[in-house]
Amino acid sequence: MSKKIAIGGDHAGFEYKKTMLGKLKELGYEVKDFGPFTDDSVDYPDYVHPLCEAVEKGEFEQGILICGSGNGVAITANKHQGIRAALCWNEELAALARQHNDANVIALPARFIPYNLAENLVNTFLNTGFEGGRHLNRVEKIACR
Ligand SMILES: O=C(CO)[C@H](O)[C@H](O)[C@H](O)COP(=O)(O)O
Repeated sequence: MSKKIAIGGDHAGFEYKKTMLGKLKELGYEVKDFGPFTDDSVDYPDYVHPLCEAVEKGEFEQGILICGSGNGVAITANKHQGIRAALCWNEELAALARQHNDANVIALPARFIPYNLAENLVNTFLNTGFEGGRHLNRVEKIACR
């Protein structure tokens, strides 16, 4: 069964999201695009919240959020108790987000990294496992008391 992935963001990430969607489907992932569906200026929370709710429910294993700096989508996503969103701009960060933080959403800064790097970060993120052990103790303490 192919891994189910949710992808979304805002207008600043629209072009990267469009290209990445096609690539992920080519790779055999089951992908749902939470929008936006044009590059018209939008408010990223309108797209981040529905995606994160679906990931929290377990409808998707992981999420990809793309905006201009990555900050807006990451800040919004991390308002969700069941979401651990990591802003990544190099491959080591994308790997560590999975290995140490068990991140289930990657946030990408479309205006600060080239598309090919963004694609590589997603590939790393989707194909790196959580190390558990000492990291599990920490991750379990993240949820607000
Ligand atoms: O939240 C952000 C900034 O940290 C995102 O990068 C948005 O994409 C950005 O704010 C959009 O800016 P714009 O001038 O409205 O295109």
